[in-house]
Amino acid sequence: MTYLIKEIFYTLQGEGQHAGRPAVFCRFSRCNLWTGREKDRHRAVCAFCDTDFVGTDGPGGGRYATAAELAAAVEAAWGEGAFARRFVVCTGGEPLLQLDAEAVDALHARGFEVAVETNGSLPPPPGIDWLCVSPKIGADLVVETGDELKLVYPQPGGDPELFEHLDFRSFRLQPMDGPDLDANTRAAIAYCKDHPRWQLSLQTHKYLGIP
Ligand SMILES: C[S@@+](CC[C@H](N)C(=O)[O-])C[C@H]1O[C@@H](n2cnc3c(N)ncnc32)[C@H](O)[C@@H]1O
Ligand SMILES: Nc1nc2[nH]cc(C(=O)O)c2c(=O)[nH]1
Ligand code: SF4
Ligand SMILES: [Mg+2]
Repeated sequence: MTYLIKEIFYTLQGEGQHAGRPAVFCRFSRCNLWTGREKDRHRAVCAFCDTDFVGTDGPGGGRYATAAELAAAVEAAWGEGAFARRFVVCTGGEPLLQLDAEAVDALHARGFEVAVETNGSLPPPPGIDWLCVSPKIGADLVVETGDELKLVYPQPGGDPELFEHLDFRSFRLQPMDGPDLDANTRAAIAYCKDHPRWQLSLQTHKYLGIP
């Protein structure tokens, strides 16, 4: 299996329950809900994406021929520090187009806990330690169980109540970034206060000015 990777970088997880935790981000190229090209955004299933996942030209990006080579690149990004608490977040793009059990095993073999950020429209491989699902209205949701359900809010047709029956340990609303971020943040705060099983997820890396 060859893996197309946009970029690999070391930072803090900015979002969700693990916000603040040091992590290597492994951003897979390509998504099944948008080409990633601006000219196609208006007709994409997911049209609010905040991420460039096209190609393999970022730092640490490239075409990795084996799971072992990919895991070695993730380890190199973590650096020489302590072995304990190694943490990798597989994101994209849509990582589940490419992430397979072999890659998860290779990351485990190098001591990493493996987290995944997915749109939930594709089945995950076994072995993932932390599965964060962020459903997109208009896409099939096939992943109905996981650790964190992180709904970008608001989405037309995406009332949070639609997701409350699913099997997740934590339910989060993440304000949609874009021209209406301030209003969306206010609305998410109000919704959480009225529906306390939902917690706010902020994209703290954007406030901190880190990747
Ligand atoms: C870029 S996506 C990549 C992973 C996967 N394709 C997904 O959608 O979950 C990473 C996270 O950013 C969220 N996200 C994308 N665009 C956003 C935006 N404009 N505002 C807030 N969150 C956004 C996604 O919902 C997801 O939780
Ligand atoms: N710091 C940081 N945290 C993140 N959490 C999820 C991200 C993503 O793009 O998937 C992301 C990201 O791009 N940067
Ligand atoms: S599903 Fe994820 S990567 Fe794909 S366009 Fe939407 S937010 Fe971006
Ligand atoms: Mg991001």
